[in-house]
Amino acid sequence: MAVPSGPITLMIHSYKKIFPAVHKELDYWKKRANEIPNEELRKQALLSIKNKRFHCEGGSILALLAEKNYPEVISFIIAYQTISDYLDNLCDRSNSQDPTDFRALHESMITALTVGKGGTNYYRYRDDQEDGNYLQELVTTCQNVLKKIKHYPMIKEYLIELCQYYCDLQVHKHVKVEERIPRLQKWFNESKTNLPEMEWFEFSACSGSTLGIFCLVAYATRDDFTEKDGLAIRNGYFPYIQGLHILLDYFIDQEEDREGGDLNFCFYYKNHEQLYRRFRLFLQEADTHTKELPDRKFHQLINRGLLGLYLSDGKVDEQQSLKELSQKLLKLGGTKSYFFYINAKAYRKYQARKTQ
Ligand SMILES: CC(C)=CCC/C(C)=C/CC/C(C)=C/CC/C(C)=C/CC/C(C)=C/CC/C(C)=C/CC/C(C)=C/COP(=O)(O)OP(=O)(O)O
Repeated sequence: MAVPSGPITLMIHSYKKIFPAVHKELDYWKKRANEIPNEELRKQALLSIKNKRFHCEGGSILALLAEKNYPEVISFIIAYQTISDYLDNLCDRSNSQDPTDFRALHESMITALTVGKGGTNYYRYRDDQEDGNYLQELVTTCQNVLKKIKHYPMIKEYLIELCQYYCDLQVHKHVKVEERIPRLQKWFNESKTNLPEMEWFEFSACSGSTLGIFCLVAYATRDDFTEKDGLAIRNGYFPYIQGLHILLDYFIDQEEDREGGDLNFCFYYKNHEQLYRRFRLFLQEADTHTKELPDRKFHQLINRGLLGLYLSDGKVDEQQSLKELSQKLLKLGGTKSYFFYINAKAYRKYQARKTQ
């Protein structure tokens, strides 16, 4: 099976091969979540699977890069994304807003990427603890896939680096409201020597995506993978593809976050014009940075797919002030983004009917 280079093949593979495998894995994790003894942990685990299903579906499209090895990569992606979504819920709903607790919970993500590293009590700084081994089983599932991957040693360093950015973000953005921005700015100032010109809130967005990790894992299963590819993938996905991804995630959440008093990285652009120019630059740079990557066309489809997928979310239609800008952003991705936009709308409608 070759890596798709056009939107139609990518859609066919996604619907026929990827999504059925994703749904099977999610059914398993839902069953495990239902067995969690602690009521609050069970509730958050089930809610994350129910509400963030598209994270797993979308992320698993990158498993196509593994060619024939896509099933094991899907197991990894679902387990890793499920950890990330579950912990995000636990941090969002935490009363303590304690950075030490958030750090301890996120040790599970570093452990999931470190073959041979033993587990610990990730819940040690909170009252709710009894999860019936749910989180550790997710961690072990990731490790078991990585253990069998031929070129894991070549990607390990990049996996940990990207995961560390993600964990730091999750700690800083969930602490007490008044500490969030100073912490995020300090973290950015400490990290910016290795970054292209950007603002603190853009760096935060670049850190919040799991796509670089999924891409590295998928490629590392292939016999033709090299050291050079590893570096090209790291630099290709971080910062720009990941930044484009999470800026879009925040773009569509603006009203919800304003109402909830939540942090949103799109609030810090001076106006719509500046936001538009920066999104355009992120897309251009995301495309430029696919130059060194194998299967360049596939990665450019991902960039266009992200625009189509996020901007087709019903939340956009509910925000009158964003509609015009959203159509302008969609245009940046051309006909391919529009194709994904229509498809994602149809898919959501179909899913909603099925669950009625
Ligand atoms: C996927 C789908 C339904 C597709 C239907 C149509 C289709 C097949 C289109 C194909 C087009 C294409 C190639 C699309 C790209 C898909 C892709 C790569 C999607 C990415 C999915 C993904 C991995 C999402 C995870 C995002 C993530 C890591 C979020 C957490 C980060 C973060 C900091 C979030 C903000 O926090 P919060 O506000 O609490 O989070 P929520 O907004 O999610 O609640």
